[in-house]
Amino acid sequence: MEVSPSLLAADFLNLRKEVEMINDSHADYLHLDVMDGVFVPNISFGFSVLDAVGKICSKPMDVHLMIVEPDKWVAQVRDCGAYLMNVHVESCKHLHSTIQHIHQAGMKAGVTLNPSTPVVMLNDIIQDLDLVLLMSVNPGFGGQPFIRHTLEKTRRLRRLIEESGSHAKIQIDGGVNDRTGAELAEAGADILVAGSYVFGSSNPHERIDILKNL
Ligand SMILES: O=C(CO)[C@@H](O)[C@H](O)COP(=O)(O)O
Repeated sequence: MEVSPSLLAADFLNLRKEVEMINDSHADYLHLDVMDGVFVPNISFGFSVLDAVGKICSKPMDVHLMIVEPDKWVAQVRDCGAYLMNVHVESCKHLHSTIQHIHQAGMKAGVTLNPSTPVVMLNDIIQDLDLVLLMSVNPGFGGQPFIRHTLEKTRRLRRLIEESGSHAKIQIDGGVNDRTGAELAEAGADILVAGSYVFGSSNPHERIDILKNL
């Protein structure tokens, strides 16, 4: 299993220490949640924080944009050093074109589905994607309970990927811990995003290793 700790749950007063802790861990990526207060009912951080983190982060940065009109910001995300740019299907009027822009900018492209958005929305784009993120909580806040129908949704997405021959990885975000992570591994997830389970622990490296071994 691959693991992408979510910086949203980090101690923002000690951001350098938190990023260095992830650099020294077995995590595969660092997950960064950008929220605009319009697409989701919260504001997190923007490009100045992404840029600062990008200067010291040795893990590939997986940037999840919970914003309206993400297409406007492709170059800025790339310039912060992102490895992957992830946009919501619900916020893109021309999803195919946005995915093309992300690839032209030299990044991997991911698409996120909110809990109520069906997997079938991806039928005609799945072969162009490097990653699909299924939200297992309503986006906006860390620390929420895992929405259980994500397990069936993960199985459905795994079937779509296999049937279409897509190389997209399945990433799950929200309420991930050792128990939900084990169920998600069985359902076909490739990457687990974990915020409070990792950063809320006195031994975050151990928590990352637990998830990695699932
Ligand atoms: O994108 C989000 C929330 O919108 C997530 O990345 C959370 O940050 C995950 O937090 P936990 O549920 O793992 O605490």
